[in-house]
Amino acid sequence: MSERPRLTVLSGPSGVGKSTVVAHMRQEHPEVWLSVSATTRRPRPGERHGVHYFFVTDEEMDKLIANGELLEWAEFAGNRYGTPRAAVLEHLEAGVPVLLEIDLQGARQVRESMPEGRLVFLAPPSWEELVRRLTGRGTEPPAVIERRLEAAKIELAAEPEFDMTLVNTSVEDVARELLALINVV
Ligand SMILES: Nc1nc2c(ncn2[C@@H]2O[C@H](COP(=O)(O)OP(=O)(O)O)[C@@H](O)[C@H]2O)c(=O)[nH]1
Ligand SMILES: Nc1ncnc2c1ncn2[C@@H]1O[C@H](COP(=O)(O)OP(=O)(O)O)[C@@H](O)[C@H]1O
Repeated sequence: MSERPRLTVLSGPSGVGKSTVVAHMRQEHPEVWLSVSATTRRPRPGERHGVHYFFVTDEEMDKLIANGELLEWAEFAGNRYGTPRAAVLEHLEAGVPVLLEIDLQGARQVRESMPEGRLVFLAPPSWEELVRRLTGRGTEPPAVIERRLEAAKIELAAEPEFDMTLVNTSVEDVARELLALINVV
C-alpha cells in the first residue's frame, strides 16, 4: 500500500499548460483518473460534454451547489466551475489515484476539506511565456485573455501556499514528474 497521498491537485494560471501536461500524462497512463468538472463556460471547439467538462446552465450549477454535490467550486473569469464530489470519493475509496485540475480558490477549499491531498503548482518559465501561450492558444478573445492574466497575477503570488512547484518548460518532463508524485511510476 502506498504511503503517498492519492489525491493530487494541479493548479496554475490559465495558459500555463495544465491540460497539455495532463493529456500527455494520461496518454501513457490512463489509469490516473482525472475528475471531470462542471462548468457554466461555453464549450470550445472540440470540447466534449462529459469528457472535458460537464457543460451546465447557470440554473443547473445553482442546483449542484445547493444540493451539496460539489466538493469545491469557484467563479473564475466570469464562469463557475466545480468538482463533482461523488465521483472523487468513489475513486479514492477504490484506491484509484485522483487528479483535480482546478483553480487557486478550489485548491484552497480542498486544502481545508481534504488536507491529505497534495497541492501542486504549475508555473510558467516566465511571465512573457505565459502571455505567449495564452494568446497563442487562440481560444479566447483579447478581453477574456486580459481577465485571465489579471487572475494569473494573483495565482502566481499564491505559489508558496502549494506543497510543491513544477515549472512547465518541457511537457514531457513535467508529465514524468507528476506521475512520480502521483506514485504511478
Ligand atoms: N475551482 C475549480 N476550478 C476549476 C475547475 N475546473 C476547472 N477549473 C479551473 O478554471 C480555470 C479556467 O478553466 P478553463 O476555462 O477550462 O481554461 P484553461 O484552464 O485556461 O484551459 C482553470 O484555472 C481551471 O483549472 C473546478 O472544478 N473547480
Ligand atoms: N511546455 C510547453 N511549451 C510550449 N508550449 C506549451 C507547453 N505546455 C503547453 N503549451 C501550450 O500552451 C498553450 C496553453 O496550454 P493549456 O494546456 O491549454 O493550458 P491550461 O490548461 O493551463 O490553460 C497551448 O497552446 C499549449 O499547446
